Amino acid sequence: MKVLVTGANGQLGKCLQKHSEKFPELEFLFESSQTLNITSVESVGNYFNRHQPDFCINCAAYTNVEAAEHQKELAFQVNSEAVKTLSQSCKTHNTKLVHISTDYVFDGNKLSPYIETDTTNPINVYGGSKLQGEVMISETMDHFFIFRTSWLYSEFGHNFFNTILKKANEGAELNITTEQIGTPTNANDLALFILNLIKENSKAFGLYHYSNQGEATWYDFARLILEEKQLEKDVNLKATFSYPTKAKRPKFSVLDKSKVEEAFKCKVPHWRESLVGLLKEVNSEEFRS
Ligand SMILES: NC(=O)C1=CN([C@@H]2O[C@H](COP(=O)(O)OP(=O)(O)OC[C@H]3O[C@@H](n4cnc5c(N)ncnc54)[C@H](OP(=O)(O)O)[C@@H]3O)[C@@H](O)[C@H]2O)C=CC1
Ligand SMILES: Cc1cn([C@H]2C[C@H](O)[C@@H](COP(=O)(O)OP(=O)(O)O[C@H]3O[C@@H](C)C(=O)[C@@H](O)[C@H]3O)O2)c(=O)[nH]c1=O
Repeated sequence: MKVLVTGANGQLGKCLQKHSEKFPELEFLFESSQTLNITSVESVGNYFNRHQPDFCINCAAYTNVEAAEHQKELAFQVNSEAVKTLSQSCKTHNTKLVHISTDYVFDGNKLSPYIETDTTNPINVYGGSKLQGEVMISETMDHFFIFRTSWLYSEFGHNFFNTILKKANEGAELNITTEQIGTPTNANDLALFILNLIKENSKAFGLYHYSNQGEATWYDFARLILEEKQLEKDVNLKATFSYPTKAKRPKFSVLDKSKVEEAFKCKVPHWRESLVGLLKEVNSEEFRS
């Protein structure tokens, strides 16, 4: 089976590249923003005509939540218009689409985990553009999987986990917000889950929530990183209720995973276990190098 990965040099794309070696039965086409710009209708059309992939995992996205507030057009171009283009090519070539969306499609006013049928109401531009991308897919095609995830982190790229480690190593004081409750999600878990569903050639199409289990504030997340790295005594970590930002963020965005666990007969890992596992892996890599 031929699997196209767009945005392959981003965080999730790199996790997919890392784990792809465990799936020798799949043939991968990893394309970065340089080799396949999904906003170019012509490039996407030509690419699909030439390669005819069986699956397309769309990891390409505009993900800068703060900058999206003043780059609305660009955010919608990448997260919505280009997703429509991809869906149309997928439909034409009978390619199954795996697309990633976000907890930021919700306004955060709920007090219990969000299920897939809960009303969406994005409160920032990024969330609005991602919701519009979901709509483009469901209006265009049937053979799609949309996974809404949250607070992705990994050893790759720019994310909260790497920011905390970097700031801690610089000995910076850390003021971290307790205003949001959500779930940090190890992008390696999501990557492995997606690769397994492709290997199984799953036909359980639809919209799902996939984040790690449990809930946390960004402060809880930072604290566990520092504790596990035994840096908590060296770094001045302070909880702050309000950390001023341009974009509004949902105060509560925990996702309910019942649907995904039932449909794919899988057990989603808890965020704490997954974080501890990744830190052990990263530490042993550091030790080897
Ligand atoms: N990060 C998170 O916390 C969360 C992410 N998500 C979703 O998960 C998905 C993966 O996110 P993540 O890997 O973290 O994001 P990244 O920002 O790490 O990666 C996105 C990638 O998309 C590429 N890209 C941007 N524009 C285009 C374009 N026009 N054509 C092709 N590629 C493009 C970027 O390339 P370049 O850098 O060269 O522009 C980058 O490599 C996204 O859909 C995101 O919305 C959902 C919830 C949480
Ligand atoms: C760097 C930093 C951030 N914060 C706050 C700001 C914000 O409320 C929260 C997280 O900040 P970040 O900028 O890392 O994360 P943010 O851009 O909000 O992350 C989001 O990205 C998109 C792509 C998603 O889809 C979401 O699921 C979510 O992961 O932590 C602090 O409190 N202290 C700090 O030192």
